[in-house]
Amino acid sequence: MRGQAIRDLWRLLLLLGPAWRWQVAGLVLGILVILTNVGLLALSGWFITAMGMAGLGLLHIEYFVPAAAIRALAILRTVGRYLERLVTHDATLRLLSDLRVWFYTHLEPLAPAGLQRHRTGDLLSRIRADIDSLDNVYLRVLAPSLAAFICMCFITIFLARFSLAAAVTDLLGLIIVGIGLPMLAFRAVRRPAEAAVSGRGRLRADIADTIRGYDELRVFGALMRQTSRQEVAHTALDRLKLQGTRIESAATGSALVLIQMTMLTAFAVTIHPVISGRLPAPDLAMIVLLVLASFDAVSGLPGAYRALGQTLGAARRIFEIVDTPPTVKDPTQEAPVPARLDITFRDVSFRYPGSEGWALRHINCHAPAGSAIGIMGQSGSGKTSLVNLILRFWEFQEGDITIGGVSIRDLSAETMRGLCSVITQQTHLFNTSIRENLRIAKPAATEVEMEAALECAGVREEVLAMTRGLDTMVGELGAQLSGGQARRIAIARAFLKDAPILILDEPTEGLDALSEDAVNRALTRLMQGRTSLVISHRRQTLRLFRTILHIADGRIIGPEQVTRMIADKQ
Ligand SMILES: Nc1ncnc2c1ncn2[C@@H]1O[C@H](COP(=O)(O)OP(=O)(O)OP(=O)(O)O)[C@@H](O)[C@H]1O
Repeated sequence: MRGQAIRDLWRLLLLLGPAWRWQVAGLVLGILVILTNVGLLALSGWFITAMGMAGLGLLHIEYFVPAAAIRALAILRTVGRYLERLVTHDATLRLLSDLRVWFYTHLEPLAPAGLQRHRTGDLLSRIRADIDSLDNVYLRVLAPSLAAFICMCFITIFLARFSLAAAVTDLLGLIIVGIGLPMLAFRAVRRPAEAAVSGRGRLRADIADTIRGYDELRVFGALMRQTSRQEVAHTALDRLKLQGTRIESAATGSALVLIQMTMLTAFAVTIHPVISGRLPAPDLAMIVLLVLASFDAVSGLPGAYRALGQTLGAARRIFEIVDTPPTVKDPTQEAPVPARLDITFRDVSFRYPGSEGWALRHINCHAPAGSAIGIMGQSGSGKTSLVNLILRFWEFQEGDITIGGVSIRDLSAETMRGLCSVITQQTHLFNTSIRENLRIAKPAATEVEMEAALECAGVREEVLAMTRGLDTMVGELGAQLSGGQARRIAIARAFLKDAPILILDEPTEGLDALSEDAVNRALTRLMQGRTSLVISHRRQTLRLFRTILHIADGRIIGPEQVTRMIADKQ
Protein backbone atom coordinates (compact mmCIF):
# COMPACT_ATOMS: atom_id res chain seq x y z
CA MET A 1 0.00 0.00 0.00
CA ARG A 2 2.81 2.36 1.00
CA GLY A 3 4.83 1.37 -2.11
CA GLN A 4 1.76 2.13 -4.21
CA ALA A 5 1.41 5.59 -2.59
CA ILE A 6 5.08 6.38 -3.25
CA ARG A 7 4.75 5.25 -6.88
CA ASP A 8 1.65 7.42 -7.28
CA LEU A 9 3.40 10.40 -5.73
CA TRP A 10 6.38 9.93 -8.04
CA ARG A 11 4.08 9.76 -11.07
CA LEU A 12 2.35 12.91 -9.91
CA LEU A 13 5.64 14.74 -9.56
CA LEU A 14 6.58 13.70 -13.11
CA LEU A 15 3.32 15.24 -14.33
CA LEU A 16 4.40 18.63 -12.97
CA GLY A 17 7.03 18.91 -15.71
CA PRO A 18 5.73 21.34 -18.34
CA ALA A 19 5.10 24.38 -16.07
CA TRP A 20 8.33 23.95 -14.07
CA ARG A 21 9.61 27.50 -14.66
CA TRP A 22 6.54 29.02 -13.04
CA GLN A 23 6.71 26.51 -10.24
CA VAL A 24 10.36 27.27 -9.48
CA ALA A 25 9.64 31.03 -9.59
CA GLY A 26 6.73 30.50 -7.16
CA LEU A 27 8.96 28.49 -4.85
CA VAL A 28 11.73 31.11 -4.82
CA LEU A 29 9.18 33.83 -4.04
CA GLY A 30 7.67 31.66 -1.28
CA ILE A 31 11.10 31.26 0.34
CA LEU A 32 11.71 35.00 0.02
CA VAL A 33 8.42 35.81 1.76
CA ILE A 34 9.11 33.45 4.68
CA LEU A 35 12.66 34.73 5.18
CA THR A 36 11.63 38.42 5.00
CA ASN A 37 8.85 37.72 7.49
CA VAL A 38 11.21 35.99 9.92
CA GLY A 39 13.87 38.66 9.35
CA LEU A 40 11.37 41.47 9.93
CA LEU A 41 10.22 40.16 13.30
CA ALA A 42 13.74 39.32 14.50
CA LEU A 43 15.21 42.64 13.38
CA SER A 44 12.30 44.56 14.92
CA GLY A 45 12.86 42.78 18.26
CA TRP A 46 16.56 43.58 18.12
CA PHE A 47 15.92 47.21 17.09
CA ILE A 48 13.32 47.96 19.80
CA THR A 49 15.51 46.46 22.52
CA ALA A 50 18.62 48.24 21.22
CA MET A 51 16.80 51.59 20.99
CA GLY A 52 15.44 51.13 24.54
CA MET A 53 18.92 50.41 25.81
CA ALA A 54 20.33 53.37 23.85
CA GLY A 55 17.65 55.56 25.49
CA LEU A 56 18.91 54.43 28.88
CA GLY A 57 22.43 55.20 27.77
CA LEU A 58 23.45 51.54 28.00
CA LEU A 59 24.23 51.20 24.32
CA HIS A 60 25.31 53.38 21.45
CA ILE A 61 23.77 52.46 18.09
CA GLU A 62 23.56 53.91 14.63
CA TYR A 63 19.82 53.52 13.99
CA PHE A 64 19.48 54.62 10.36
CA VAL A 65 20.51 51.32 8.69
CA PRO A 66 18.34 48.95 10.84
CA ALA A 67 15.33 51.32 10.56
CA ALA A 68 15.70 51.42 6.77
CA ALA A 69 16.18 47.63 6.68
CA ILE A 70 12.91 47.13 8.63
CA ARG A 71 11.04 49.29 6.11
CA ALA A 72 12.65 47.49 3.19
CA LEU A 73 11.76 44.07 4.66
CA ALA A 74 8.16 45.16 5.26
CA ILE A 75 7.79 46.33 1.65
CA LEU A 76 9.57 43.24 0.31
CA ARG A 77 7.30 40.97 2.34
CA THR A 78 4.11 42.58 0.98
CA VAL A 79 5.26 42.74 -2.65
CA GLY A 80 6.76 39.25 -2.37
CA ARG A 81 3.52 37.79 -0.99
CA TYR A 82 1.54 39.36 -3.86
CA LEU A 83 3.94 38.08 -6.50
CA GLU A 84 4.13 34.66 -4.86
CA ARG A 85 0.33 34.28 -4.94
CA LEU A 86 0.23 35.46 -8.54
CA VAL A 87 2.95 33.12 -9.74
CA THR A 88 1.97 30.02 -7.76
CA HIS A 89 -1.66 30.33 -8.81
CA ASP A 90 -0.65 30.84 -12.40
CA ALA A 91 1.55 27.73 -12.15
CA THR A 92 -1.37 25.81 -10.64
CA LEU A 93 -3.84 26.86 -13.31
CA ARG A 94 -1.37 25.90 -16.04
CA LEU A 95 -0.86 22.56 -14.35
CA LEU A 96 -4.61 22.06 -14.04
CA SER A 97 -5.25 22.63 -17.73
CA ASP A 98 -2.34 20.32 -18.65
CA LEU A 99 -3.71 17.64 -16.33
CA ARG A 100 -7.21 17.90 -17.84
CA VAL A 101 -5.86 17.50 -21.37
CA TRP A 102 -3.60 14.62 -20.27
CA PHE A 103 -6.52 12.84 -18.59
CA TYR A 104 -8.84 13.40 -21.53
CA THR A 105 -6.34 11.99 -24.02
CA HIS A 106 -6.23 8.80 -21.93
CA LEU A 107 -9.98 8.75 -21.40
CA GLU A 108 -11.04 9.12 -25.01
CA PRO A 109 -9.63 5.85 -26.42
CA LEU A 110 -11.38 3.96 -23.62
CA ALA A 111 -14.87 5.03 -24.65
CA PRO A 112 -17.20 3.24 -24.67
CA ALA A 113 -15.80 -0.23 -23.88
CA GLY A 114 -13.33 0.71 -21.13
CA LEU A 115 -15.69 3.08 -19.36
CA GLN A 116 -18.87 1.07 -19.12
CA ARG A 117 -18.10 -0.12 -15.57
CA HIS A 118 -17.86 3.51 -14.39
CA ARG A 119 -20.99 5.52 -13.71
CA THR A 120 -21.32 8.87 -15.49
CA GLY A 121 -21.46 10.83 -12.23
CA ASP A 122 -18.38 9.03 -10.96
CA LEU A 123 -16.49 9.84 -14.17
CA LEU A 124 -17.58 13.46 -13.86
CA SER A 125 -16.33 13.49 -10.31
CA ARG A 126 -12.95 12.13 -11.44
CA ILE A 127 -12.68 14.64 -14.28
CA ARG A 128 -13.59 17.61 -12.09
CA ALA A 129 -12.95 17.11 -8.37
CA ASP A 130 -10.13 14.56 -8.55
CA ILE A 131 -8.18 16.47 -11.17
CA ASP A 132 -8.69 19.62 -9.06
CA SER A 133 -7.22 17.74 -6.09
CA LEU A 134 -4.18 16.78 -8.14
CA ASP A 135 -3.15 20.41 -8.54
CA ASN A 136 -2.65 20.41 -4.75
CA VAL A 137 0.48 18.45 -5.31
CA TYR A 138 2.35 21.61 -6.26
CA LEU A 139 0.49 24.40 -4.43
CA ARG A 140 -0.14 22.65 -1.15
CA VAL A 141 2.35 19.78 -1.01
CA LEU A 142 5.53 20.36 -2.97
CA ALA A 143 5.98 24.15 -2.75
CA PRO A 144 5.39 24.45 1.06
CA SER A 145 7.54 21.37 1.80
CA LEU A 146 10.53 22.55 -0.24
CA ALA A 147 10.19 26.11 1.04
CA ALA A 148 10.04 24.81 4.62
CA PHE A 149 13.14 22.68 4.18
CA ILE A 150 15.22 25.44 2.59
CA CYS A 151 14.10 28.07 5.14
CA MET A 152 14.82 25.71 8.03
CA CYS A 153 18.40 25.35 6.77
CA PHE A 154 18.87 29.14 6.41
CA ILE A 155 17.37 29.91 9.81
CA THR A 156 19.38 27.26 11.65
CA ILE A 157 22.67 28.39 10.08
CA PHE A 158 21.88 32.03 10.88
CA LEU A 159 20.90 31.27 14.51
CA ALA A 160 23.97 29.10 15.05
CA ARG A 161 26.16 32.15 14.43
CA PHE A 162 24.69 33.71 17.60
CA SER A 163 23.82 30.67 19.75
CA LEU A 164 24.33 27.03 18.85
CA ALA A 165 22.00 25.89 21.66
CA ALA A 166 19.19 28.16 20.42
CA ALA A 167 19.77 26.93 16.85
CA VAL A 168 19.53 23.26 17.92
CA THR A 169 16.43 23.99 20.05
CA ASP A 170 14.74 25.75 17.14
CA LEU A 171 15.63 22.99 14.69
CA LEU A 172 14.21 20.33 17.01
CA GLY A 173 11.03 22.37 17.51
CA LEU A 174 10.68 22.88 13.75
CA ILE A 175 11.15 19.16 13.07
CA ILE A 176 8.59 18.13 15.68
CA VAL A 177 5.99 20.77 14.76
CA GLY A 178 6.63 20.74 11.01
CA ILE A 179 7.29 17.05 10.36
CA GLY A 180 6.60 14.78 13.35
CA LEU A 181 3.21 16.12 14.34
CA PRO A 182 1.76 16.47 10.83
CA MET A 183 3.02 12.96 10.00
CA LEU A 184 1.13 11.53 12.93
CA ALA A 185 -1.94 13.54 11.98
CA PHE A 186 -1.57 12.44 8.35
CA ARG A 187 -1.48 8.78 9.32
CA ALA A 188 -4.60 9.22 11.38
CA VAL A 189 -6.41 11.30 8.76
CA ARG A 190 -5.41 9.40 5.60
CA ARG A 191 -7.97 6.64 5.77
CA PRO A 192 -10.96 8.93 6.42
CA ALA A 193 -9.67 11.32 3.71
CA GLU A 194 -9.42 8.56 1.10
CA ALA A 195 -12.76 7.12 2.13
CA ALA A 196 -14.28 10.60 1.81
CA VAL A 197 -12.91 11.05 -1.74
CA SER A 198 -14.39 7.80 -3.01
CA GLY A 199 -17.59 8.25 -0.95
CA ARG A 200 -18.10 11.68 -2.49
CA GLY A 201 -17.60 10.21 -5.99
CA ARG A 202 -20.23 7.53 -5.32
CA LEU A 203 -22.69 10.03 -3.87
CA ARG A 204 -22.29 12.34 -6.89
CA ALA A 205 -22.92 9.42 -9.24
CA ASP A 206 -25.99 8.47 -7.25
CA ILE A 207 -27.37 12.01 -7.27
CA ALA A 208 -26.76 12.31 -11.04
CA ASP A 209 -28.67 9.02 -11.46
CA THR A 210 -31.55 10.26 -9.32
CA ILE A 211 -31.87 13.50 -11.27
CA ARG A 212 -31.88 11.60 -14.55
CA GLY A 213 -34.51 9.15 -13.38
CA TYR A 214 -36.51 11.67 -11.35
CA ASP A 215 -39.79 11.12 -13.23
CA GLU A 216 -39.61 7.31 -12.92
CA LEU A 217 -38.78 7.51 -9.23
CA ARG A 218 -41.79 9.75 -8.64
CA VAL A 219 -44.12 7.56 -10.65
CA PHE A 220 -43.01 4.44 -8.76
CA GLY A 221 -43.06 6.28 -5.43
CA ALA A 222 -39.38 5.42 -4.90
CA LEU A 223 -38.07 8.97 -4.56
CA MET A 224 -38.07 8.98 -0.74
CA ARG A 225 -36.25 5.65 -0.57
CA GLN A 226 -33.63 6.91 -3.02
CA THR A 227 -33.09 10.24 -1.25
CA SER A 228 -32.96 8.69 2.21
CA ARG A 229 -30.22 6.35 0.95
CA GLN A 230 -28.35 9.44 -0.17
CA GLU A 231 -28.94 11.06 3.22
CA VAL A 232 -27.30 8.06 4.88
CA ALA A 233 -24.31 8.37 2.52
CA HIS A 234 -24.17 12.09 3.27
CA THR A 235 -24.18 11.49 7.03
CA ALA A 236 -21.37 8.96 6.61
CA LEU A 237 -19.39 11.59 4.67
CA ASP A 238 -20.04 14.16 7.41
CA ARG A 239 -18.76 11.68 9.99
CA LEU A 240 -15.58 11.17 7.99
CA LYS A 241 -15.17 14.93 7.69
CA LEU A 242 -15.69 15.39 11.43
CA GLN A 243 -13.18 12.65 12.17
CA GLY A 244 -10.63 14.45 10.00
CA THR A 245 -11.41 17.85 11.53
CA ARG A 246 -10.99 16.48 15.07
CA ILE A 247 -7.57 15.08 14.26
CA GLU A 248 -6.53 18.31 12.57
CA SER A 249 -7.72 20.47 15.49
CA ALA A 250 -5.79 18.32 17.95
CA ALA A 251 -2.69 18.65 15.77
CA THR A 252 -3.09 22.45 15.47
CA GLY A 253 -3.54 22.87 19.25
CA SER A 254 -0.53 20.69 20.02
CA ALA A 255 1.55 22.65 17.50
CA LEU A 256 0.75 25.94 19.26
CA VAL A 257 1.81 24.52 22.62
CA LEU A 258 5.03 23.13 21.13
CA ILE A 259 5.87 26.48 19.49
CA GLN A 260 5.56 28.29 22.84
CA MET A 261 7.66 25.62 24.53
CA THR A 262 10.41 25.93 21.90
CA MET A 263 10.44 29.71 22.27
CA LEU A 264 10.73 29.45 26.07
CA THR A 265 13.52 26.87 25.79
CA ALA A 266 15.40 29.12 23.33
CA PHE A 267 15.03 31.96 25.81
CA ALA A 268 16.31 29.75 28.64
CA VAL A 269 19.39 28.58 26.74
CA THR A 270 20.26 32.12 25.54
CA ILE A 271 19.78 34.06 28.78
CA HIS A 272 22.96 32.67 30.36
CA PRO A 273 25.41 33.95 27.67
CA VAL A 274 23.60 37.32 27.79
CA ILE A 275 23.94 37.60 31.59
CA SER A 276 27.58 36.55 31.38
CA GLY A 277 28.12 39.26 28.74
CA ARG A 278 29.08 36.87 25.93
CA LEU A 279 26.05 37.94 23.88
CA PRO A 280 24.67 41.51 23.58
CA ALA A 281 21.21 41.92 25.21
CA PRO A 282 19.36 42.99 22.02
CA ASP A 283 20.40 39.64 20.48
CA LEU A 284 18.29 37.85 23.08
CA ALA A 285 15.12 39.59 21.85
CA MET A 286 16.17 38.91 18.27
CA ILE A 287 16.78 35.20 18.90
CA VAL A 288 13.52 34.65 20.79
CA LEU A 289 11.45 36.44 18.17
CA LEU A 290 13.33 34.72 15.36
CA VAL A 291 12.54 31.33 16.91
CA LEU A 292 8.87 32.31 17.17
CA ALA A 293 8.75 33.59 13.58
CA SER A 294 10.69 30.61 12.23
CA PHE A 295 7.58 28.43 12.62
CA ASP A 296 6.11 30.41 9.75
CA ALA A 297 8.44 28.30 7.58
CA VAL A 298 6.68 25.07 8.56
CA SER A 299 3.16 26.47 8.85
CA GLY A 300 2.27 25.04 5.43
CA LEU A 301 3.38 21.50 6.29
CA PRO A 302 0.29 20.21 8.18
CA GLY A 303 -1.81 21.40 5.21
CA ALA A 304 0.67 19.69 2.91
CA TYR A 305 0.27 16.33 4.63
CA ARG A 306 -3.50 16.72 4.69
CA ALA A 307 -3.55 17.63 1.01
CA LEU A 308 -1.22 14.71 0.32
CA GLY A 309 -3.79 12.23 1.71
CA GLN A 310 -6.54 13.73 -0.42
CA THR A 311 -4.30 14.06 -3.47
CA LEU A 312 -3.10 10.47 -3.27
CA GLY A 313 -6.71 9.27 -3.00
CA ALA A 314 -7.63 11.30 -6.08
CA ALA A 315 -4.46 10.24 -7.92
CA ARG A 316 -5.28 6.55 -7.39
CA ARG A 317 -8.72 7.03 -8.95
CA ILE A 318 -7.26 8.96 -11.89
CA PHE A 319 -4.41 6.50 -12.50
CA GLU A 320 -6.88 3.61 -12.33
CA ILE A 321 -8.58 5.01 -15.45
CA VAL A 322 -5.40 6.16 -17.17
CA ASP A 323 -3.86 2.68 -16.71
CA THR A 324 -6.85 0.85 -18.18
CA PRO A 325 -5.58 -0.59 -21.46
CA PRO A 326 -7.81 0.47 -24.38
CA THR A 327 -10.03 -2.39 -25.56
CA VAL A 328 -9.21 -1.55 -29.15
CA LYS A 329 -5.56 -0.95 -29.97
CA ASP A 330 -4.53 1.16 -32.95
CA PRO A 331 -2.00 -0.44 -35.35
CA THR A 332 1.61 0.74 -35.03
CA GLN A 333 1.68 1.32 -38.78
CA GLU A 334 -1.64 2.29 -40.30
CA ALA A 335 -2.61 0.89 -43.71
CA PRO A 336 -3.67 3.38 -46.43
CA VAL A 337 -7.41 4.03 -46.51
CA PRO A 338 -8.89 1.79 -49.24
CA ALA A 339 -10.53 3.44 -52.22
CA ARG A 340 -13.27 0.79 -52.53
CA LEU A 341 -15.49 0.65 -49.46
CA ASP A 342 -17.17 -2.74 -49.40
CA ILE A 343 -17.48 -4.38 -45.98
CA THR A 344 -16.77 -8.06 -45.41
CA PHE A 345 -17.19 -10.11 -42.23
CA ARG A 346 -15.18 -13.35 -42.34
CA ASP A 347 -16.07 -15.88 -39.69
CA VAL A 348 -16.25 -13.17 -37.01
CA SER A 349 -16.95 -14.17 -33.41
CA PHE A 350 -17.18 -11.70 -30.57
CA ARG A 351 -17.93 -11.77 -26.89
CA TYR A 352 -18.03 -8.85 -24.47
CA PRO A 353 -15.10 -8.78 -22.03
CA GLY A 354 -16.06 -10.71 -18.91
CA SER A 355 -19.08 -12.32 -20.58
CA GLU A 356 -19.43 -16.08 -20.76
CA GLY A 357 -21.46 -16.34 -23.93
CA TRP A 358 -20.73 -15.16 -27.44
CA ALA A 359 -22.63 -12.05 -28.61
CA LEU A 360 -21.77 -12.90 -32.24
CA ARG A 361 -20.74 -16.29 -33.62
CA HIS A 362 -19.20 -17.16 -37.02
CA ILE A 363 -20.56 -14.12 -38.84
CA ASN A 364 -19.97 -14.19 -42.59
CA CYS A 365 -21.43 -11.48 -44.78
CA HIS A 366 -20.54 -9.03 -47.50
CA ALA A 367 -21.85 -5.54 -48.22
CA PRO A 368 -20.68 -4.39 -51.69
CA ALA A 369 -19.59 -0.75 -51.97
CA GLY A 370 -22.62 1.52 -52.31
CA SER A 371 -25.08 -1.20 -51.29
CA ALA A 372 -27.65 -0.98 -48.52
CA ILE A 373 -28.20 -3.94 -46.23
CA GLY A 374 -30.95 -4.30 -43.69
CA ILE A 375 -30.27 -6.11 -40.43
CA MET A 376 -33.13 -7.60 -38.46
CA GLY A 377 -33.48 -9.80 -35.43
CA GLN A 378 -35.05 -9.97 -32.02
CA SER A 379 -33.92 -7.81 -29.14
CA GLY A 380 -30.57 -9.01 -27.79
CA SER A 381 -29.76 -11.02 -30.93
CA GLY A 382 -26.54 -9.05 -31.59
CA LYS A 383 -27.46 -6.44 -34.22
CA THR A 384 -25.94 -3.45 -32.41
CA SER A 385 -22.85 -5.47 -31.46
CA LEU A 386 -22.31 -6.23 -35.16
CA VAL A 387 -22.26 -2.58 -36.24
CA ASN A 388 -20.28 -1.49 -33.16
CA LEU A 389 -17.45 -3.76 -34.28
CA ILE A 390 -17.15 -1.73 -37.50
CA LEU A 391 -17.00 1.47 -35.43
CA ARG A 392 -14.14 -0.11 -33.42
CA PHE A 393 -15.99 0.33 -30.14
CA TRP A 394 -15.10 -3.28 -29.29
CA GLU A 395 -12.43 -5.75 -30.38
CA PHE A 396 -13.62 -9.07 -31.85
CA GLN A 397 -11.83 -12.25 -30.84
CA GLU A 398 -12.04 -14.38 -33.99
CA GLY A 399 -12.17 -13.88 -37.76
CA ASP A 400 -11.66 -10.60 -39.58
CA ILE A 401 -13.59 -7.61 -40.85
CA THR A 402 -12.26 -5.94 -43.98
CA ILE A 403 -13.03 -2.68 -45.73
CA GLY A 404 -12.03 -2.73 -49.40
CA GLY A 405 -9.86 -5.76 -48.60
CA VAL A 406 -8.00 -4.01 -45.71
CA SER A 407 -8.47 -5.44 -42.23
CA ILE A 408 -10.04 -2.85 -39.94
CA ARG A 409 -7.38 -3.84 -37.39
CA ASP A 410 -4.85 -2.18 -39.74
CA LEU A 411 -6.77 1.12 -39.64
CA SER A 412 -6.89 3.37 -36.59
CA ALA A 413 -10.16 3.74 -34.70
CA GLU A 414 -10.18 7.41 -35.68
CA THR A 415 -9.88 6.59 -39.39
CA MET A 416 -12.68 4.03 -39.12
CA ARG A 417 -14.97 6.47 -37.34
CA GLY A 418 -14.08 9.13 -39.90
CA LEU A 419 -15.33 6.81 -42.64
CA CYS A 420 -18.69 6.26 -40.93
CA SER A 421 -21.77 8.32 -40.12
CA VAL A 422 -24.01 6.92 -37.41
CA ILE A 423 -27.65 7.63 -36.74
CA THR A 424 -29.39 5.84 -33.91
CA GLN A 425 -32.65 6.30 -32.10
CA GLN A 426 -30.61 7.98 -29.35
CA THR A 427 -28.52 10.20 -31.62
CA HIS A 428 -27.39 12.94 -29.31
CA LEU A 429 -28.28 16.55 -29.95
CA PHE A 430 -26.32 18.97 -27.77
CA ASN A 431 -28.10 21.65 -25.80
CA THR A 432 -27.13 24.42 -28.18
CA SER A 433 -28.35 25.88 -31.51
CA ILE A 434 -29.18 23.84 -34.60
CA ARG A 435 -26.22 25.57 -36.28
CA GLU A 436 -23.76 24.36 -33.63
CA ASN A 437 -25.24 20.88 -33.70
CA LEU A 438 -24.64 20.74 -37.45
CA ARG A 439 -21.10 22.09 -37.08
CA ILE A 440 -20.16 19.07 -34.99
CA ALA A 441 -20.06 17.15 -38.28
CA LYS A 442 -18.20 19.87 -40.18
CA PRO A 443 -16.84 22.78 -38.14
CA ALA A 444 -16.17 24.94 -41.21
CA ALA A 445 -19.60 24.35 -42.81
CA THR A 446 -20.96 27.46 -44.54
CA GLU A 447 -24.54 28.70 -44.27
CA VAL A 448 -25.24 27.39 -47.79
CA GLU A 449 -23.85 23.92 -46.98
CA MET A 450 -25.90 23.74 -43.79
CA GLU A 451 -29.08 24.72 -45.56
CA ALA A 452 -28.36 22.21 -48.35
CA ALA A 453 -27.88 19.46 -45.75
CA LEU A 454 -31.14 20.41 -44.03
CA GLU A 455 -32.85 20.42 -47.43
CA CYS A 456 -31.58 16.89 -48.19
CA ALA A 457 -32.77 15.78 -44.77
CA GLY A 458 -36.19 17.27 -45.55
CA VAL A 459 -36.22 19.64 -42.59
CA ARG A 460 -34.98 22.94 -44.08
CA GLU A 461 -38.40 24.57 -44.42
CA GLU A 462 -39.28 23.72 -40.83
CA VAL A 463 -36.00 25.08 -39.46
CA LEU A 464 -36.18 28.30 -41.46
CA ALA A 465 -39.78 28.81 -40.34
CA MET A 466 -38.63 28.83 -36.71
CA THR A 467 -38.25 32.38 -35.32
CA ARG A 468 -34.52 32.06 -34.84
CA GLY A 469 -33.92 29.74 -37.82
CA LEU A 470 -30.56 28.00 -37.58
CA ASP A 471 -29.95 29.74 -34.26
CA THR A 472 -32.91 27.99 -32.62
CA MET A 473 -31.81 26.30 -29.41
CA VAL A 474 -32.69 22.60 -29.46
CA GLY A 475 -32.89 22.19 -25.66
CA GLU A 476 -31.51 19.33 -23.59
CA LEU A 477 -31.36 16.18 -25.75
CA GLY A 478 -33.27 18.08 -28.44
CA ALA A 479 -36.31 18.47 -26.18
CA GLN A 480 -37.47 21.66 -27.96
CA LEU A 481 -37.87 19.76 -31.25
CA SER A 482 -40.27 17.02 -32.29
CA GLY A 483 -38.81 13.49 -32.42
CA GLY A 484 -38.98 13.51 -36.24
CA GLN A 485 -37.29 16.94 -36.50
CA ALA A 486 -34.50 15.89 -34.15
CA ARG A 487 -33.92 12.72 -36.17
CA ARG A 488 -33.85 14.67 -39.47
CA ILE A 489 -31.37 17.20 -38.03
CA ALA A 490 -29.21 14.20 -37.12
CA ILE A 491 -29.58 13.07 -40.74
CA ALA A 492 -28.57 16.57 -41.94
CA ARG A 493 -25.47 16.21 -39.79
CA ALA A 494 -24.66 12.96 -41.60
CA PHE A 495 -25.16 14.73 -44.98
CA LEU A 496 -22.65 17.36 -43.86
CA LYS A 497 -20.12 14.77 -42.71
CA ASP A 498 -20.50 13.06 -46.08
CA ALA A 499 -18.90 9.82 -44.83
CA PRO A 500 -18.94 6.90 -47.32
CA ILE A 501 -20.26 4.33 -44.81
CA LEU A 502 -23.57 4.74 -43.09
CA ILE A 503 -24.68 2.95 -39.96
CA LEU A 504 -28.28 3.33 -38.94
CA ASP A 505 -29.49 1.67 -35.74
CA GLU A 506 -33.29 1.74 -35.49
CA PRO A 507 -33.35 5.21 -37.09
CA THR A 508 -37.14 5.50 -37.10
CA GLU A 509 -37.77 3.96 -33.67
CA GLY A 510 -40.19 5.92 -31.53
CA LEU A 511 -41.60 8.02 -34.39
CA ASP A 512 -45.22 8.22 -35.51
CA ALA A 513 -46.15 7.05 -39.02
CA LEU A 514 -45.98 10.56 -40.52
CA SER A 515 -42.55 11.37 -39.10
CA GLU A 516 -41.35 7.88 -40.00
CA ASP A 517 -42.27 8.56 -43.62
CA ALA A 518 -40.38 11.86 -43.66
CA VAL A 519 -37.33 10.30 -41.98
CA ASN A 520 -37.39 7.31 -44.36
CA ARG A 521 -37.43 9.65 -47.36
CA ALA A 522 -34.43 11.54 -45.96
CA LEU A 523 -32.62 8.27 -45.24
CA THR A 524 -33.21 6.99 -48.77
CA ARG A 525 -31.53 10.14 -50.11
CA LEU A 526 -28.68 9.80 -47.59
CA MET A 527 -28.02 6.14 -48.44
CA GLN A 528 -27.53 6.86 -52.12
CA GLY A 529 -23.97 6.01 -53.17
CA ARG A 530 -23.00 5.00 -49.60
CA THR A 531 -22.38 1.56 -48.13
CA SER A 532 -25.18 1.34 -45.59
CA LEU A 533 -25.98 -1.05 -42.78
CA VAL A 534 -29.41 -0.44 -41.34
CA ILE A 535 -30.75 -2.12 -38.22
CA SER A 536 -34.50 -2.08 -38.02
CA HIS A 537 -37.44 -4.24 -37.14
CA ARG A 538 -39.87 -1.97 -38.95
CA ARG A 539 -41.33 -3.51 -42.07
CA GLN A 540 -41.68 -0.10 -43.68
CA THR A 541 -37.97 0.62 -43.22
CA LEU A 542 -36.84 -2.90 -44.16
CA ARG A 543 -38.81 -2.67 -47.40
CA LEU A 544 -36.07 -0.28 -48.62
CA PHE A 545 -33.54 -3.13 -48.85
CA ARG A 546 -32.94 -5.89 -51.30
CA THR A 547 -30.60 -7.73 -48.91
CA ILE A 548 -31.62 -8.38 -45.34
CA LEU A 549 -29.49 -10.18 -42.76
CA HIS A 550 -31.49 -12.08 -40.15
CA ILE A 551 -29.67 -12.44 -36.87
CA ALA A 552 -30.74 -14.77 -34.06
CA ASP A 553 -28.65 -15.56 -30.97
CA GLY A 554 -25.59 -13.91 -32.49
CA ARG A 555 -25.69 -15.93 -35.73
CA ILE A 556 -26.82 -15.06 -39.22
CA ILE A 557 -29.61 -17.43 -40.15
CA GLY A 558 -30.86 -18.24 -43.61
CA PRO A 559 -34.38 -17.51 -44.85
CA GLU A 560 -35.56 -21.15 -44.33
CA GLN A 561 -34.54 -21.06 -40.70
CA VAL A 562 -36.39 -17.77 -40.24
CA THR A 563 -39.53 -19.31 -41.70
CA ARG A 564 -39.15 -22.30 -39.41
CA MET A 565 -38.63 -20.09 -36.38
CA ILE A 566 -41.71 -18.06 -37.21
CA ALA A 567 -43.70 -21.29 -37.75
CA ASP A 568 -42.44 -22.67 -34.38
CA LYS A 569 -43.56 -19.52 -32.62
CA GLN A 570 -46.99 -19.78 -34.15
N1 LIG B 1 -21.85 -3.53 -23.25
C1 LIG B 1 -22.20 -4.80 -23.11
N2 LIG B 1 -21.57 -5.59 -22.22
C2 LIG B 1 -21.90 -6.89 -22.08
N3 LIG B 1 -22.86 -7.49 -22.81
C3 LIG B 1 -23.54 -6.75 -23.71
C4 LIG B 1 -23.23 -5.36 -23.90
N4 LIG B 1 -24.05 -4.88 -24.86
C5 LIG B 1 -24.82 -5.91 -25.25
N5 LIG B 1 -24.52 -7.03 -24.57
C6 LIG B 1 -25.12 -8.36 -24.74
O1 LIG B 1 -24.83 -8.81 -26.06
C7 LIG B 1 -25.97 -9.40 -26.65
C8 LIG B 1 -26.32 -8.68 -27.96
O2 LIG B 1 -26.70 -7.35 -27.66
P1 LIG B 1 -27.01 -6.26 -28.78
O3 LIG B 1 -27.16 -4.93 -28.13
O4 LIG B 1 -26.03 -6.38 -29.86
O5 LIG B 1 -28.43 -6.79 -29.29
P2 LIG B 1 -29.46 -6.07 -30.26
O6 LIG B 1 -29.89 -7.12 -31.22
O7 LIG B 1 -28.89 -4.84 -30.84
O8 LIG B 1 -30.62 -5.73 -29.25
P3 LIG B 1 -31.70 -4.51 -29.31
O9 LIG B 1 -32.53 -4.71 -30.54
O10 LIG B 1 -32.48 -4.69 -28.07
O11 LIG B 1 -30.88 -3.26 -29.33
C9 LIG B 1 -27.07 -9.33 -25.61
O12 LIG B 1 -27.11 -10.58 -24.97
C10 LIG B 1 -26.64 -8.28 -24.64
O13 LIG B 1 -27.05 -8.58 -23.34
